[in-house]
Amino acid sequence: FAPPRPIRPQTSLPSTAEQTATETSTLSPDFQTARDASVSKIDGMLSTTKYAALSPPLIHFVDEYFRSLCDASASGAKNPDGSDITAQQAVKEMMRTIQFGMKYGLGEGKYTFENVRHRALRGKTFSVKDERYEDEAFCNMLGDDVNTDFYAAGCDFFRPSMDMERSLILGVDNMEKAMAQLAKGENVVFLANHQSEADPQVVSCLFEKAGDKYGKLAADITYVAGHKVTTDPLAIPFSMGRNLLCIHSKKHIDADPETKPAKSKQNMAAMNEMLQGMKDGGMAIWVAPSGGRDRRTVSNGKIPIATFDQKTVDMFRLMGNKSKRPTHFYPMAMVSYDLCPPPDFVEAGVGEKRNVRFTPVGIKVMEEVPNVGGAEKRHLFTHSAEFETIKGYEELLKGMGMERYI
Ligand SMILES: O=P(O)(O)OC[C@H](O)CO
Repeated sequence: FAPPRPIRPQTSLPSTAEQTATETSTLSPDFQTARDASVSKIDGMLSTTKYAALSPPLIHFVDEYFRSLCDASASGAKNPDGSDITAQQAVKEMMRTIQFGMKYGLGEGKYTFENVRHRALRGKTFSVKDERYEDEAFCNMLGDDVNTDFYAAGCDFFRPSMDMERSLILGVDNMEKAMAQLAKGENVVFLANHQSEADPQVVSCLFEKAGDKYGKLAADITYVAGHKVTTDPLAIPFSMGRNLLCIHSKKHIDADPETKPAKSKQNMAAMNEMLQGMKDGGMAIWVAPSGGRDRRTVSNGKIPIATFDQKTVDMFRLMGNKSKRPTHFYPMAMVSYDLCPPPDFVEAGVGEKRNVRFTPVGIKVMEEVPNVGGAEKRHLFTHSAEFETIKGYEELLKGMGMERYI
C-alpha cells in the first residue's frame, strides 16, 4: 500500500530502547514495589511454559509502562474521573493486557479475526446490540471476557500515559463538519500520518477531550490496519476493540513472494468490503497513506512525517466515487511518536520491543481537501493532503513545545 522506504538509517543516536534505559531513573517506592511484584508474577507465569522467551520483552514493556505511569503520577496528572494515577492502576492495566495477550494472542485460543473486516468487541452488555454475542460458541470463546469492552480497555491502558493537560486537539470545526456529513449518510476519510501503535487510542482520547460526541465518533471510526495489528500477540487485544479493515501494506507485501498472491487477494477483498461500507454510507475511515509509522531521522533526531503514497490515496478516492455517496477527505496531523516510539528500523515481523512514555500527544484535523480533479491532476490531491498534514503537524509540535522534532 505504500512504496518501500529506507530500511536502515545510519546510527549516531542511541536506539529508542537504549535511550530509555539511560533515561530511566528510579521509580517511586510504591511503583517500584508494584513493578517488582508484577515482574515476579509474569516470570512465574511464563518460566515453566514454552513462552519463557517472552519474559524479557514483556518485562521491558512492564518497566516502560510503570516508568510512564510513575512519571504521570509525579506530574500530578489525573484520570478522567479526577482520581490519581497510581501504582495499583499500573498493575491492573498491565496484568490485564498481558493476560489478554496470553489468551488471545498466543496458542490455541488465539483470536481469529474475520478475513478483512472486524467490528469492535464492546461486550455482551454494551448499549448497542451485537448479534455475535447471541452465538454460544462465540461467548464460550470469550469466557470471562464476554462482557469486556475491548475498546474501553485499550483506551484505559494508554490514556494515563498521555499528558492530557499539555495535549492538543485542533481543527474541531472540521470535526464538526465531518460529523454533519456522516449524519447525512456521506462518508469521511481521515488521511493521517501515523506515529505509534497506540494511534487509535490517541484519536479516541483526544476526540473525547474535544467533547463526548467526538469521542463517540472516534469509537465508530474504522481503522485501516496492516498485518501486524492482527497477528502480533500484544497488539491483538487492542485490535479486538477496534473496527478494522485489514489490508497488507505495500511496504510489507513484497517481503515474501510466496504469500504475495494470497495477500493481494485479501487486499482486493478488503477493498470490496470497504466499498460496501461506503455504499451503506456514514462510514468514517482512518488510514495512513504512507503505509506505516513515521520514523525519526537517527542522525539528527528529527521526526518527519512519512510520504503519502499516491496510489493509496487514489484507491480511496476511487472507492468513494464508486460508492455513489459523497466522500470527504480530511488530512489529520498526529503527534504521538513519543508515546510508543517505534523501532528505528522497519521490520515486517511482529513482536517488536515496546517502549512507552508519559508525553503530550496532538491531533489537528485540517480542512477537507476538495475531491475534484481528473486523472491528470490526481497527484495534486495527494500532495495537497500531505502538505496540509505537514502544516498541521508543525503547528502541533510548536504548540506543544516540541519544535525539536521539526
Ligand atoms: O510498518 P510499521 O513498522 O510502521 O508498522 C505499522 C503498524 O501498523 C503498527 O501500527
